[in-house]
Amino acid sequence: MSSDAAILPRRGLLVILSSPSGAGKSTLSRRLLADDAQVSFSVSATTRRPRAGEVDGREYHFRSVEDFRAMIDAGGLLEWAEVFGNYYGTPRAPVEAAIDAGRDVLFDVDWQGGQQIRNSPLKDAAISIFILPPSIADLESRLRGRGQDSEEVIAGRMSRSRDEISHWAEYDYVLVNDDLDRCEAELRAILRAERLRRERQPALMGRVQRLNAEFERRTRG
Ligand SMILES: Nc1nc2c(ncn2[C@@H]2O[C@H](COP(=O)(O)OP(=O)(O)O)[C@@H](O)[C@H]2O)c(=O)[nH]1
Ligand SMILES: Nc1ncnc2c1ncn2[C@@H]1O[C@H](COP(=O)(O)OP(=O)(O)O)[C@@H](O)[C@H]1O
Repeated sequence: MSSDAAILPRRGLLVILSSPSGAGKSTLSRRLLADDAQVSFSVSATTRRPRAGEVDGREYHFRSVEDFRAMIDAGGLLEWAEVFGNYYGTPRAPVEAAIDAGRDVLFDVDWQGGQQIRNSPLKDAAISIFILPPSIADLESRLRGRGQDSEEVIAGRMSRSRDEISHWAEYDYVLVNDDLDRCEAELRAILRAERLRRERQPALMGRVQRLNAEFERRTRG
């Protein structure tokens, strides 16, 4: 890290990932988080029940409806929505702390959450990525293959998928998750490029000033 970067940390990005259920958001997020130390995951609060293997505070903060409503009333959520008959929402404080410290934050949220983050005061730091499944048949077999949901729940998720996909054009980027490795590589490429945007490199101004000073010295000398 250059001395400029140490003095002027960049502000972190808000990386919004949405897709129909089963298209691969969680899998892609896990892969990215496993080895990109600049990214952290926004752990949402939800009123849905934990699935086998899910840990409170890791995948979600599992809360009662009363506790969730109290968070809304206290202004503690950056966004929230009702999905599949349960509430889901993003705790505000950890997101603000992370991006102020120059860390990117990954959000696994539905289209309603994506819209609210894009309309929030943090919108300038937000990029959004929509993940499409290769086919509806693949989507269904992935949901079944995950082995977490009853047939009734799978049918509910499938019927909501069409609605979720109808929002694809609101996103900055759209990826098709057919080959997982390729899709992961594309996701990393988006992040690398977005971090390099001029307005996201606060140290650039000082660097250009030094280049200009060098020109001056050469002209004089
Ligand atoms: N708006 C919003 N949606 C969320 C949040 N957390 C999760 N979701 C969305 O809620 C939906 C259901 O999530 P989940 O029950 O984990 O099912 P899965 O996506 O099939 O694993 C998905 O579309 C998630 O992206 C949140 O904090 N806010
Ligand atoms: N490219 C892919 N090819 C085949 N299976 C995949 C691919 N991406 C994800 N999966 C599998 O599909 C299932 C659903 O993925 P998941 O990440 O849980 O989706 P989401 O978080 O979008 O609901 C999981 O069992 C996962 O291992």
